[in-house]
Amino acid sequence: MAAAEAPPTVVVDHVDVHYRVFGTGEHRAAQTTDSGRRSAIARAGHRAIGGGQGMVHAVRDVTFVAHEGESIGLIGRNGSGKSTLLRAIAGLLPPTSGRIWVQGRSTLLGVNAVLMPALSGVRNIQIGCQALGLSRREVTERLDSIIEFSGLGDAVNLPMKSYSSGMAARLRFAISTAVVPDVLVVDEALATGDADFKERAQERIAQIRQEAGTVFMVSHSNATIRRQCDRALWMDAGRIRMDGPAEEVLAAYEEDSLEARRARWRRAKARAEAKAQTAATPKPSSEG
Ligand SMILES: Nc1ncnc2c1ncn2[C@@H]1O[C@H](COP(=O)(O)OP(=O)(O)OP(=O)(O)O)[C@@H](O)[C@H]1O
Repeated sequence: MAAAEAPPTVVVDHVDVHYRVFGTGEHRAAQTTDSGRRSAIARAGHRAIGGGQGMVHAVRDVTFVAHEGESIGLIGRNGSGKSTLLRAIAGLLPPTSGRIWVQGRSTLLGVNAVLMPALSGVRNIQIGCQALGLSRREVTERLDSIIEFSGLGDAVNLPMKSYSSGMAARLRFAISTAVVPDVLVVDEALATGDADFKERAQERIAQIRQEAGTVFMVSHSNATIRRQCDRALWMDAGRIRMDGPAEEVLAAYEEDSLEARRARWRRAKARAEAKAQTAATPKPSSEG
């Protein structure tokens, strides 16, 4: 069955997300540059609303439907709204307007796992899995395989506060994927952990896809998106600029990034040439 014919798992319907930020009056001044152009901060969707407060319009009128078995990569420049959209899909951030409908349970990798630094890895697995809805018996039955998947070995009996960030990431991943979620949301989490764990994590994601879940993934690595995703959404200043097969969207995004680099290079060259010309122009003599 083609993905688009599979049952829908996530419907995002004209969604906007704003953040309210608290700052100083400097924020208003930052809206335009000396040359009168809109500043980077304004382009990123920041708007002063007075009283030292501002609003960031992080996601703008986003609409799409995801289906069972799809693996969707979110790509785009820094601050384009990828993480915000994922957090909204995972139910951690309410949209300011529009609606998000999710079939079943969505899990944001690593965040839904309730981890307590003073407790051992084993206790955290027990508590985390119960928070995900497993019964005590189910946790006991799965404990060995979760520990085995985490690859922590004997360290699983040590308090979590003694773990490195990579070890904690392994534990979070092992807990949050112990129960196959209907919708798994991965935010660059695979960037943590060593090569061996990354490989195991990728296998696990592939397995979740086969078990008919839907995977959303944010990554700045185009190679990761190519390997893991069949569809991509390109976010640009809070909007979806392109939605389609991963390869096509990545090709367009890469071409755009290359063009942006070329434009930057042309501007830098023009500036350098103008500076050189000014330096070469003889100054008018003060004698007379
Ligand atoms: N907690 C927050 N409070 C206020 N503004 C926020 C918050 N989180 C994100 N933003 C703003 O929302 C916009 C979108 O940010 P978001 O993190 O969703 O982008 P992103 O595409 O995931 O960026 P990156 O690639 O750098 O991770 C940015 O302008 C950012 O400054």
